[in-house]
Amino acid sequence: MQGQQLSPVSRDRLICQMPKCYTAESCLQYKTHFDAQVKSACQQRHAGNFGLKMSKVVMVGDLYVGKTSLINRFCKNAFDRDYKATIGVDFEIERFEILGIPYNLQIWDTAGQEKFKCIASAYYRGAQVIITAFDLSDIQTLEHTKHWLQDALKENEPDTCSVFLVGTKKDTLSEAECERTERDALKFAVEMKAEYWSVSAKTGSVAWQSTILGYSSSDVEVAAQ
Ligand SMILES: Nc1nc2c(ncn2[C@@H]2O[C@H](COP(=O)(O)OP(=O)(O)OP(=O)(O)O)[C@@H](O)[C@H]2O)c(=O)[nH]1
Repeated sequence: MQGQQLSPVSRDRLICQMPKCYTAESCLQYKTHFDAQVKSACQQRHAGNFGLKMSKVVMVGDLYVGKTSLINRFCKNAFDRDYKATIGVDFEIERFEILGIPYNLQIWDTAGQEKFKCIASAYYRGAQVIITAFDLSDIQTLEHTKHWLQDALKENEPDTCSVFLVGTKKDTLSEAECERTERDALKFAVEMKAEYWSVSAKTGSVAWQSTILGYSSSDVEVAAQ
């Protein structure tokens, strides 16, 4: 709307460092700092082609694995115990600043139910990021992630998408069970050329801290980009 002022971007959406990975075994990038040339261009507000303006993220995976819940935790810091199936697609836009340059993340939530697949797949095109989600407590949903990824990649140009494999509902497993499933998931991630994460939308930021690596919740949130 003309003349409408946007509220400032919230503090946890100001990105000044490269996000850390969940585990080095399956990581898409190992840099810890932005390129000096990019940093200086952004600081001087002469970002030109350097600055990212917008990215489209598409979240895919079986029904009930927790795609909507993950997006709600990330965008609204909320969790709903009740299941409401996504009909077709839904989307959220999150505003960020990367090195002071405004950046929008467009997150598309797609339905996992077979009957909505043809509606949802119409929105796969133009994705920069594909998140394939599975339920850590249901190994079959991990096995299906390769098909979901194939379908999403078919609609996009080769090598244009960053892929994430995300295990959900971490709170429902013991640490030992989680580690066992993670070992399997890491093999999938390597084959899918995906970065791996385990998360819980229920427990949110505190329980998302990786005890092994000591990463903070904000790292998890940034990496969900
Ligand atoms: N315990 C626990 N339950 C979760 C978690 N994430 C999601 N759930 C529950 O799992 C159910 C399904 O979650 P949704 O987010 O609706 O699943 P979805 O993948 O979006 O499902 P579709 O829209 O049908 O594709 C809901 O009852 C959620 O409350 C989690 O981290 N922990």
